[in-house]
Amino acid sequence: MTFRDKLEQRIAATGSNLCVGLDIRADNALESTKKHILQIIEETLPYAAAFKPNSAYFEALGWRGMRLLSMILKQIPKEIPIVLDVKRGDIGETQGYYAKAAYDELDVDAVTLNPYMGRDTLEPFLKYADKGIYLLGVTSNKGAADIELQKLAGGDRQVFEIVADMTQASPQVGLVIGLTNAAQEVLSRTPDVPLLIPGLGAQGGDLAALKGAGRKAPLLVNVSRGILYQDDGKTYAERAAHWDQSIRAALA
Ligand SMILES: O=c1ccn([C@@H]2O[C@H](COP(=O)(O)O)[C@@H](O)[C@H]2O)c(=O)[nH]1
Repeated sequence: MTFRDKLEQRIAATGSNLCVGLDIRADNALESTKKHILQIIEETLPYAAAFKPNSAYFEALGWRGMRLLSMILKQIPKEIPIVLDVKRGDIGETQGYYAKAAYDELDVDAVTLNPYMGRDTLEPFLKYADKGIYLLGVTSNKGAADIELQKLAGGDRQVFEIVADMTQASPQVGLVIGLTNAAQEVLSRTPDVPLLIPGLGAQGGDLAALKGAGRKAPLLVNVSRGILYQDDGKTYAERAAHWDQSIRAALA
């Protein structure tokens, strides 16, 4: 089954478009960290269309962190897609090894990639035809304005639209569009492209940006700190339910 089929099936089964970000801020107490992440997964999985661990939080713990990542990924039920946020971008030879790490070793369903070095850098990942890719399109940070949203010389096209064109390589290729920068026009220019939308919760993105953005392709809205780290006395399940409901209301 392709990534896109798996994601569409999960969204249809749950009615949820929430992607639960597994960005754990851990010390070296890896046994308690493992229990903590497994609790988050168990509590939030009824609301999760997908899970998205960001590799940085595990790499920061050294080889034990990578082992931890591998162990927790195995505990996620097979019907829930896993997007590994790694934002890789290098020459093809090296990308082949990044692809092997993500798809053969960690067995994730999709990854995020940095498209800045061009189309050939996607090829090693595209060889895994059933797996998914999200290219950085318009990211959620202020610096999106520095390059991604710049106008191309002699026209109205913006730099991220070159990246959007690269998604034509396969239906498994989507875009990262930050909610904080997700203007209606950006969304309406990419109706057939799967989107991964970070920026809700801690980054203050407004779900109103998704209103009326008619989409044919699956959409995921990620929340990490807004579920894992909130001083509100609520459980992970309650926070995930809240974001799930908010996203449904915005997309209705
Ligand atoms: O444009 C982007 C691309 C990726 N991210 C990642 O998403 C999560 C967001 O975490 P929050 O705690 O919900 O802010 C994190 O892993 C980022 O590295 C992004 O925020 N923006």
